[in-house]
Amino acid sequence: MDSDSDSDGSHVSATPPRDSFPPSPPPLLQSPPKHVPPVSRKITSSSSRSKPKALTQPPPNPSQEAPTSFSPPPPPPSPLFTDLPFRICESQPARFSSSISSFSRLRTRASFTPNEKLKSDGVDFVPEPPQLEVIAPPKSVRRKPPNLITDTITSPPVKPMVFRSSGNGEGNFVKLNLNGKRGKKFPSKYKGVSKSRSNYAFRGKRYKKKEADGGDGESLLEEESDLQKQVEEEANGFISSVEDAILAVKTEASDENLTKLLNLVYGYDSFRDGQLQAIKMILGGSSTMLVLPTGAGKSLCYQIPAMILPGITLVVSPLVSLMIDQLKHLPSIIKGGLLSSSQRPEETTETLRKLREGIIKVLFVSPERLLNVEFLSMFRMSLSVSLVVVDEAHCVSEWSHNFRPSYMRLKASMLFSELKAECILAMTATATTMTLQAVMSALEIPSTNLIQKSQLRDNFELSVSLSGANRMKDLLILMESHPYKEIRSIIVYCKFQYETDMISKYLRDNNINAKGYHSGLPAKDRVRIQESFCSNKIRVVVATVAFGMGLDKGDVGAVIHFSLPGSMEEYVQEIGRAGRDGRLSYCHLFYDNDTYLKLRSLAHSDGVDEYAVGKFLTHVFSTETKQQEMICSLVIESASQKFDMKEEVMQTILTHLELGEVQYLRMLPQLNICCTLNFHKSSPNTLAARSTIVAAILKKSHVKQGLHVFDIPAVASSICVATTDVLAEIQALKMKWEVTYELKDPAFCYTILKSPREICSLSSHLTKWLTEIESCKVRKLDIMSSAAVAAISVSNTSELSSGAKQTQSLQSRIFDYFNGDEKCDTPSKMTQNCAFLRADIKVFLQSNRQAKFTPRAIARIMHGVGSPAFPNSVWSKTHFWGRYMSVEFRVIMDAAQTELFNFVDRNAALAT
Ligand SMILES: Nc1ncnc2c1ncn2[C@@H]1O[C@H](COP(=O)(O)OP(=O)(O)OP(=O)(O)O)[C@@H](O)[C@H]1O
Repeated sequence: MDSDSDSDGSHVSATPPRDSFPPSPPPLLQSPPKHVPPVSRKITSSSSRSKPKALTQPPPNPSQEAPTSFSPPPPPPSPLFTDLPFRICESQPARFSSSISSFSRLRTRASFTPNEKLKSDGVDFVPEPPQLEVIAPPKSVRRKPPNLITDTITSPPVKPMVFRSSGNGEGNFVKLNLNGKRGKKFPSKYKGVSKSRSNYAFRGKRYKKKEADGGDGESLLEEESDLQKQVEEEANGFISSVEDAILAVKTEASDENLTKLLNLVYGYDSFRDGQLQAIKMILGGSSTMLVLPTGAGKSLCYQIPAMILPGITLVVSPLVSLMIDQLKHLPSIIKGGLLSSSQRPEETTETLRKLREGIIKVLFVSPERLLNVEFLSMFRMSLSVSLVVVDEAHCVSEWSHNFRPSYMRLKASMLFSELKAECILAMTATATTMTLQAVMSALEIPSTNLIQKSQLRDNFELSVSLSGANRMKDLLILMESHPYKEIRSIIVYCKFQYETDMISKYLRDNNINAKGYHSGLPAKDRVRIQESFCSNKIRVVVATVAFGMGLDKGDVGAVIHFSLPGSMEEYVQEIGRAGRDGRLSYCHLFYDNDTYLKLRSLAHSDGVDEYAVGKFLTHVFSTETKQQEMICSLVIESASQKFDMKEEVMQTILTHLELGEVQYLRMLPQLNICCTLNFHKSSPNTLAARSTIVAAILKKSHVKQGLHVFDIPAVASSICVATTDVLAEIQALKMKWEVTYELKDPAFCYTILKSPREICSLSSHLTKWLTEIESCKVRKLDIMSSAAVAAISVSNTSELSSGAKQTQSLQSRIFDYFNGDEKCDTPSKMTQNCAFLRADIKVFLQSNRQAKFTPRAIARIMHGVGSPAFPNSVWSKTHFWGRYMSVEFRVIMDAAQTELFNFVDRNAALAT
C-alpha cells in the first residue's frame, strides 16, 4: 500500500511531553501506550453489566451510578500532559460543510432554476452557487446549526456565514489509500500542515507564478513564509486548545468540558438531543443502545469518546461504502483505518501494521473481519479495545428489515471475551421494540441503558397519492409542480434496477437532470454519480435501496418513492435522507396496487420448506464431513441450485449452526476453492521436495491438459493447515514466477464440531424460525401498505389541507409502529381462495412432468418469483407465471401440496 498518503501532513510519534512538540505539528490522534490509565476508569455510570474487566482496571465506584448525575472523581493532583492517551500532532481547523447554515424550517430554494443547465462530459449539471472561501483562525469560525431534534426549532439569529470549498474535510489519510491511489501531496514545505490549509499552498503557487511573470518574487516569497508562520501559529494554538479540552474532559466529563471539546473540534455550539447523554454513558463504561433519527448526529457519539478513551474504537458497519463515508467524515484529528474483505491484501497488511503500531485510533471493520482468527489474535496479544460500536445495529436482529447473518456474530459474549472490549455502543435510526429487545439482548445492553428519541425528524411534509399505469407521468407532473420544481436535490427511490434506468431516462428526456443508480453499476460509476449529486452537478438521482446509506448531503430537499417501500423502517431511513440541514423537506409516495402485490410475492422469495432444510443439513453433516478438523466446503452456486435456496438463506442457516444454542460448526473464511495450477520454472517434484504444501497439492490434484486441478480445502485438510496457508504458498510461488494459477467456485467453508443427534428435529426447528422471518417480512410490507392507504384515505376526508393531514396520519403510524403498536388495519388485498387454482396447478404439473417441484416452487411460479432452481429466465415463459399473485402464498402452497400428492398417486397407480 502506498504509505505516502499518510503524509497528508501527518506525523505520528509516541506520546511525548507537550514541550517536545515540533514547531510545525502534524495532525492526528494516536493510540496510547498500553500502560496509560484510561479516563473511563475514573468515571462510572449506571452500567450494571457484570463483564469481567481488565486486571488493570479499578473496580467501578458504586456511588457514581446514574449517568444523569454524572460526576467523575476529582482530577489527579497535577495532571501531566503525558497522561494523555494520544498525541495531537497537527492542527485542523473546525470542520465545515459547504451547506448553507440557515436553519429556518421554511425551505426557500428560489435561487435555483431547473432550466439553468449546462452540459459537461455528457452529464447535465446545474451551476453551483458561488462558493466563498474564507480562511479564518479556527476558533473564530463556527457553524451554527440548530438542534434538529429538540422539541422546538427556532430560527437562530442570522450570523455571518463561512463557506468552505466542498472538500468536506477529507482530513483522514487512510481514506486516501482505499483506492490504492496516492494522496494529493502538499509540497514538502507544507508537510505537517493540515490539508484544509491547501489554500495556502495554492496561494504560494500563485505567487510563484507572478514571480515567473516578472513580479516581485522576493517579497511574494516573504509574504508566503509569513503566511506559513501564521498558519503554524494558528495550528499550534488550535492543537493546544484541543489538548486542553481533552484533558479537561478526562479530568471531569462535565457538560461544559464536553461542549467545549465539541465546539473546538466540530465548531458546533451545543449537543443535539441524546448526544451528550450517550457520550457520558460511554465514557462511564456503560454499554449503550442509541436510537436517534437519521441525520441526528450519531457518529459524533462515538467520535468524541474515541478522542478520550485510551484504547481503540472499533466501528462495525454492514457496508464497505458506509465505512468509507464514515472514515471520510472523521475529524482529521482522529486517525482512522478500514478493514474489509473487499480490500487488496497489501491494503489490509498496511492497515494491520498501523493498528499494531498504534497509529489508528478508530477502525472501521466489517463483521466478518472482526471475528476473523488473525484479527482476533492481534487483539489478544497487544491491542486494547475501549469501545466497540455496532452501527446499523438493527442488522443484528432477524426481526429487523435488514437482518445480516454476519451480524449474528456480534454477540456481546464474543466481543467481550475475544476482543476484551470494555464497552459496546449500538446505534440505529430505525428499530421496533421487538428489534431493540433482540439487539440489546444479543449485545447484553441493560434495558436502562437505552437512549431513544423520536425516530422521525419533524421537518418533513409527507404525502401519498394513488397511482396506476401512468406512474411515470405522475412523477413528471409532481416534479414539475411546486414545491418540487424549485428543489435543487431530489432522490427518487424505486424497487428494481431496470426502473432506475428507465425513469432517469424519461426524466432526462423531459429536461430534468437525472441519473440512475443501483448496485449493478460498476463501483466507479456509483462513486461518480454520488459525487456529482453531492456537488449538485446532478439534480435527481433515481435509485434503488443501494443509494443513500451514509449519504450526508444536507440539502436534499425531497425524497420521492416511486414504489412502496418494503417496510416502515425502509421508508423512515429513505425519507431521512431529505432535510438533514433541518429545513422543511418534501416526501411523496406513489402507491399502486400492482407494486404492492409484486413486493408481497417477492417477500416470499427467501422462504424455505422443511424438506429443503433437511436436505441441506444432511449434506452439511454428511459422513465424509464428520471427520474432526476437516475443512468442509459448499460451492455456493451448485448448492444454491441443488437445495433451491438463495446464498443468503444458506448463510443464515450455517451461521445459526455456528452461533445458535449448540455450536455445530465453525465457519471459516469464504473462498474460491477450485484451483488450476500451472507450473512454469522448476518441475513440480522439485518444488514438492521443498514444500509440504506443494507435495500435498500433487497428491490431491488431478492433471488436466497439463494443469494441476485441486480443491484447496482438501489439500489444507490433508496436511492440517489453514486454507489461507495454501493460498499464501501458491501466491508466493507466483511471485517467484514458478507458477500461475486460477481460482474458481466461491464456497462456504467450515469445520464440523458436533453432529446433531437428529437432523429431523433440527430442520423442523430451523424451518420454523425461517418461516417466522418470512412472515415478519410480509407483515412489515402490509403495515407499510396499510399506512400509505390510510394516508390516502384521510386526504379525501380532511378539512385541513391534505398535505398536513397526510403528514399527521403517516407520522402517527410511524410513531405507533416503532412503539410496538403495529397497525395493519386495511382489509387484506389478498384473495384466500380461487376456483381455478387447483385445476391450473394440475395442468401445470401435467405439462411439466420432467421437473421436480415442491409446493413452494409451484407457489413461487404462480406468484411470478424466480428461485435458484426455477429461474425467471426459464419459468417466466410458462403460461402460469405470476398468474395468482393476488392469491395468498400459503393458499397456493397448500393447494400445490394436495395436487402434488394426487399427481404422485396417479403416476404410481399408472405404473402398477
Ligand atoms: N451537535 C451538532 N450540532 C450540529 N450539527 C451536528 C451535531 N452533531 C452532528 N451534526 C451534524 O449532523 C450531520 C449528520 O450527522 P451523522 O452523519 O452523524 O448522522 P447520523 O445520525 O449518523 O445519520 P444516519 O443515520 O443517516 O447515518 C453531520 O453533518 C454532523 O456533522
